[in-house]
Amino acid sequence: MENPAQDKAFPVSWDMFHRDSRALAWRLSSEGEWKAIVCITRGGLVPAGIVARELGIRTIETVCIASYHDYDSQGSLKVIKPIDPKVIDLEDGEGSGVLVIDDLVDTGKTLKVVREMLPKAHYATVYAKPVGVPMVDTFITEVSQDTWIYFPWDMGWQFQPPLSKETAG
Ligand SMILES: O=P(O)(O)OC[C@H]1O[C@H](OP(=O)(O)OP(=O)(O)O)[C@H](O)[C@@H]1O
Ligand SMILES: O=c1[nH]c(=O)c2nc[nH]c2[nH]1
Ligand SMILES: [Mg+2]
Repeated sequence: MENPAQDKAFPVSWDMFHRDSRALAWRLSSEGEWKAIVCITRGGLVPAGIVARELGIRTIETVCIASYHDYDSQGSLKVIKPIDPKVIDLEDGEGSGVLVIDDLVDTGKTLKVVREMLPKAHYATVYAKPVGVPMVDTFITEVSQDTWIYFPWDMGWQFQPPLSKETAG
């Protein structure tokens, strides 16, 4: 949910998201041999699909987390579905060789919860805000903390009034 303290807007189109997710895949391709992807639902589902396609990864797992919002700011986090032990146990039981993907890191609270499950995994997001940067290993674009990122799956077409007060039409 939009936060009133994040009054700048960073709208992202499908094309832009696809291009940025491919850029993330490109960067990750030289950072390791990935055995599996764990995507953080729901926002991580879309970039995880794009990265999996680019890198030829076919083992894709979810960790399902819901945040409860209080007055438009992030409240407590609840793990609705944990990571399958088969994925955790792929190598050392701590996530080596596993790529964890989300659409963005903001405060870093979501990644912190998942890092406790897979401390040695590699954490990647498409976008990052400064407070969350220490929690992520690879990201593509940084936006300021007072910016709200608008993802294409949350948006729809709408009439835009002109900048001048003149009535359009
Ligand atoms: O760094 P943080 O402050 O934890 O915020 C980042 C998280 O917030 C959003 O998910 P959200 O909980 O809104 O759920 P969704 O992915 O289901 O939309 C986003 O997709 C990240 O997962
Ligand atoms: O769509 C979103 N945009 C954001 O900037 C954000 N920050 C936390 N959660 C978010 N969700
Ligand atoms: Mg999310």
